[in-house]
Amino acid sequence: MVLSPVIGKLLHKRVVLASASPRRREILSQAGLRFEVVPSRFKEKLDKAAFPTPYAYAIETAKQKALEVASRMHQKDLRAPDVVIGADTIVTIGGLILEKPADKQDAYRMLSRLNGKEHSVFTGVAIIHCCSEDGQLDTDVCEFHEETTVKFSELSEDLLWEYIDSGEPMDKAGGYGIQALGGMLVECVHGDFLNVVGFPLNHFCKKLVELYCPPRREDVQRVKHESIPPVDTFEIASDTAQGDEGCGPSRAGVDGHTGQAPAGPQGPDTNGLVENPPPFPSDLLDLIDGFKASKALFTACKLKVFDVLKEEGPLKAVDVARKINASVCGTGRLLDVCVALGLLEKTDTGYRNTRLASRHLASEGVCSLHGFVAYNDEHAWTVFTDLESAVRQGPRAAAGSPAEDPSQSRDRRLRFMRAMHGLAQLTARQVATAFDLSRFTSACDLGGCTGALARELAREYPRLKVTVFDLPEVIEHVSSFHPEGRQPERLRFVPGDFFKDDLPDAQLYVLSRILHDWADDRVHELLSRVSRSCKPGGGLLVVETALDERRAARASLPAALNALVRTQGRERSLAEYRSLLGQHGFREVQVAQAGDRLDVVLGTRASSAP
Ligand SMILES: O=c1[nH]cc([C@@H]2O[C@H](COP(=O)(O)OP(=O)(O)OP(=O)(O)O)[C@@H](O)[C@H]2O)c(=O)[nH]1
Repeated sequence: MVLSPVIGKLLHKRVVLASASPRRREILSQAGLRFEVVPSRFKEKLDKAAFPTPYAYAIETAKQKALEVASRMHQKDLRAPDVVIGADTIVTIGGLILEKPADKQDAYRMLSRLNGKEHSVFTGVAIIHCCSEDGQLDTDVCEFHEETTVKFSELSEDLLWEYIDSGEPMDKAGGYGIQALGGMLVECVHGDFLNVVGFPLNHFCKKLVELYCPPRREDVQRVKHESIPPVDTFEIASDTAQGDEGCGPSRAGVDGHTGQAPAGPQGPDTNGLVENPPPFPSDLLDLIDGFKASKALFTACKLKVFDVLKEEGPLKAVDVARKINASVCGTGRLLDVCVALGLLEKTDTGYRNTRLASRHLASEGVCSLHGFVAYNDEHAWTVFTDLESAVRQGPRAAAGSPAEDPSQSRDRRLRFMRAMHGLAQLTARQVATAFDLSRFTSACDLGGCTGALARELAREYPRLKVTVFDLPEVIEHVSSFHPEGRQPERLRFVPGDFFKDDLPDAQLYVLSRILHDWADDRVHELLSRVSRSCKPGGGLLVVETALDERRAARASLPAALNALVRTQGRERSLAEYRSLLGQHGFREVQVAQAGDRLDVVLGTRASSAP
C-alpha cells in the first residue's frame, strides 16, 4: 500500500498551514506533506452561543484562521497560496466548550471538570483553495470535523496540581496533552488519537481523496444503477493511484463541472486555460446520495442486522443472511454499505458492529435509537415523500403531535412513544444538567411521555419530586418502557390533557419538544395555562431545537421540515422562545445548549401577572 499519492496530490501546490501549533506541523510533515507555516492572526473569540453545535464553532474558527492567512498573503504578494489549511481543537463536556486555559487556575477548573469522566474532543478543519484572478482573491472552502471521545481516570488533587505545575496544559485545548505527560491521565480513547493531538490526519486524507481523486465515471454510472454509493478510502485511492485506473491525470479532476483534470503539473495550466479550478463538489454529491445512506441504515435496523451481530458477531455475510432470512447477495451488499457508512467493521472472521452501532442501533439498551430509526423508516419516510405538496400548500392540517392524534392506532402510538423514548433517554442528562435546577423541589413534565427526562431530573436532583403529565392513552403504556420494575418514589404519572385539565401543582414546569408541534395560537394558550399555574419564583423550562438565522443550523433544519409535513406547528428561533416566555410572565430568561441538537430555555415566573 502506497500512501504518498494522496498527500502527493498537494506536492506541486503551494500549501500553507495557518497554524502555530507545533503538533499540527509535526503530524502533517511526518505524513510527507510539504508546506509553509504561517500562523494565523485571527482572534479566537467567536460567540460560541451563536453556533448550533460545538463542532460548528470549531469549523468556523478553523475557517476564519485559514481565511485570515489567505487574505493576508494575497494582499502581500497579490498571489495567495494554492491551498491554506486551518484547524481548531476544542474539548466539550456537559455542553461546555473548553479551549486553552488562560492560567493555572483555569487549567485546574478544566481538568477537575474532566476528572473521572468522558469528554469529546473536536477538531474542525478548513482546506481553502485560493484562486487569484485580476487581483481579486477567490476562495473555495472544504470543511469537516472529527470527534474523539476520551475518558479520564479518577485523579487526585495532588496529581492534577503536579500536572499543572509541569506547564504542559497551558497551550492545549482542555488543558492536557494526550501525547505527553497528559497521556497518564487518560483511561481510554475512542476514535482518532491524532485528532485529540490537534489534527485528524485520517479524515484529512479521505477529504483529499474526495477533492483530488473523485470517483471514475464508470463508478458514478454504477451508483446510478445499483443505488449503492461507493465509498473511497484513501487506501483505495493510493493503491490504484499509480496507473490510469487511479487518481492520475486521466481521471475527472477537481473541477466537478467540466470534468477536466486538476491544474498543476498534471493539469492543463501550461496553456493558461485553468488555474486553481474549484474543488470537486463532494459535499453536494454526498447530499444528493444522502437518502440512500439513510435507507440502508433503516433497512439494516429493520432486519435486525445490528442485533444479530451484537449477540453473535463477527459473522460472515452468508451467516447473517441466514439469520435475518434474506438473500446472501443482498445481505452482502447491505453489510458492505454499512461498513462504508461506519456502522460495521469487516474483519477476517466476518462483519461486526462498530461501537456506535452496538450502542445505538441494536434494539435493546438505554442508548438505543432503534425505535427512532423505525419511526423514521415507517412514518417520516412516507410523509417526507409528500414534502413537495407540503411546501406548495403550507403546513398540513393535522391535529397536534402524533401521540395526541385520536385517529392513531395503538401500534402507531407505541411506535411514536418508542421513538421519543430513545431520543429522550439519549439527551435527558444533558437537558437535566443544562441549568442548576436544585432550587426547585417539585417539577411537572407536561407531555413527558415515558418519563425518560423526568427520571433523569429525579436522579440528578435528590430533593426533586417529578410528575409526568400526559394523555391517558400514553400513560397506559409507560410501564412497558421501564421493564426493570417500579418507578422511583419521587416520580409519578398523572393522566390528563394539558389543554383541558388542571395542571398538577409544581414549582418548575417542563415543556420538552412540545411547543414546536403547535401553531402560535395554541402555543399562547398552553403557555398562559402554564403561567397561571406557576407561582412567582417558579420556573418554566422549554427544550427545543431552535432555529437561528445567525447559524447554519444543519441540525435544526430537518426539524423545520418535520413541522411542515406533520403538524401545524413550526420551529422557532431562540429569540422567539425568549419573547414567548416574556409575554407569559417569565423573566430572567436564560438559554443553554444541551448537547449538539437541543436548546434549553429557562424563565422565572415574575410576581406580577403578564
Ligand atoms: O491532547 C492534546 N490536545 C490538544 C493539543 C493542542 O491544543 C491546541 C489547541 O488549540 P488551537 O486549536 O486553538 O490551536 P493553537 O495551538 O492555538 O494553534 P493555531 O495557530 O492553529 O490556532 C493545539 O495546538 C493542539 O495541538 C495537544 O497538543 N494535545
